[in-house]
Amino acid sequence: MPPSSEIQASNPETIAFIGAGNMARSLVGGLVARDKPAAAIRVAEPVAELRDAMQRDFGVAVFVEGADAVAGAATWVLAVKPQVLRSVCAALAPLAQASQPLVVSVAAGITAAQLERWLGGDVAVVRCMPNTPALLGAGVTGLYANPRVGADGRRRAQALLAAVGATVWLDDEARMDAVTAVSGSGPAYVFLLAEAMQAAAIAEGLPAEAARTLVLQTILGAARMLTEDDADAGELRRRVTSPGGTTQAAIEAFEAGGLRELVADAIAAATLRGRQLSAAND
Ligand SMILES: NC(=O)C1=CN([C@@H]2O[C@H](COP(=O)(O)OP(=O)(O)OC[C@H]3O[C@@H](n4cnc5c(N)ncnc54)[C@H](O)[C@@H]3O)[C@@H](O)[C@H]2O)C=CC1
Ligand SMILES: O=C(O)[C@@H]1CCC=N1
Repeated sequence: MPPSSEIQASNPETIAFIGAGNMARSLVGGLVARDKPAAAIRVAEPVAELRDAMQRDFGVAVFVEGADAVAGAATWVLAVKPQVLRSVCAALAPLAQASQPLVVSVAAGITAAQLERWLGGDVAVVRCMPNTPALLGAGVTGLYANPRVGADGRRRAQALLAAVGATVWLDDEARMDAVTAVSGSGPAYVFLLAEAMQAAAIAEGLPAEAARTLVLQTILGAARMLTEDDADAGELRRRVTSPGGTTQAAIEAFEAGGLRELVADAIAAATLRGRQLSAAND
């Protein structure tokens, strides 16, 4: 890989990722699978195994230091934990001031104003919240642009996240914590449901492998119906539920157990946690 000193002006096509964890892998994997040239992706990661995996799996250039990864990149994707973001930004602030990149953050909770301040002020920031199905091109991302992001910055952020799934732009940044709680964390709720259904299937006497196939294919089929049928979720549920039948018995057990309230409480807790992450890491 070329030393950063050989790389001159920022290339609008080049994207630097800071962090090579779960989310960065999902985004980089999704981009490469959708024909983004690996040569246009540069990744910084302190953990050698993760760095090597990025290089091996996707063919992208990898670096230990963020400053080396961002050299020549017009778009920087901050994909580290909220807890380390402030120090990551502090290290990159002089380069951000010098090269005026578009900064795209995927960190939960951390606001565009915090990022701008940590990067030295006057920086174009798109705060976004993708989710891990991005790896399959089946993600969904909520995005918010600060006032410094122009039409070209929006287009670049849109192109980056649209390569890995659907996008939803928000005008009100305050709603980003709700996006995080619904779709950022959301895949984990479905995985929890899958775990619970598989355990229940095994408890009813089904072999583990059969339980797995039955549950996973049911979730896949239901998700396809939700997205491909014009009927809403309630109507699809009613179509499965024969009066006095098996589904009704199960739905009554869910309702009696307070499933709707539980889901609302869980999403409220995640939304609150997003706000807390902003304050705790300032
Ligand atoms: N995991 C998910 O489903 C989602 C995560 N996010 C957000 O993405 C961000 C990253 O989350 P994950 O990928 O799950 O975490 P992760 O822990 O898997 O990845 C973070 C990576 O950053 C690396 N890192 C730490 N300090 C660094 C530095 N100075 N320079 C470069 N890399 C550094 C770590 O070694 C680690 O590999 C978080 O802010 C999270 O809020 C957003 C949407 C979904
Ligand atoms: O759990 C988290 O904090 C991150 C943000 C959304 C998904 N994972």
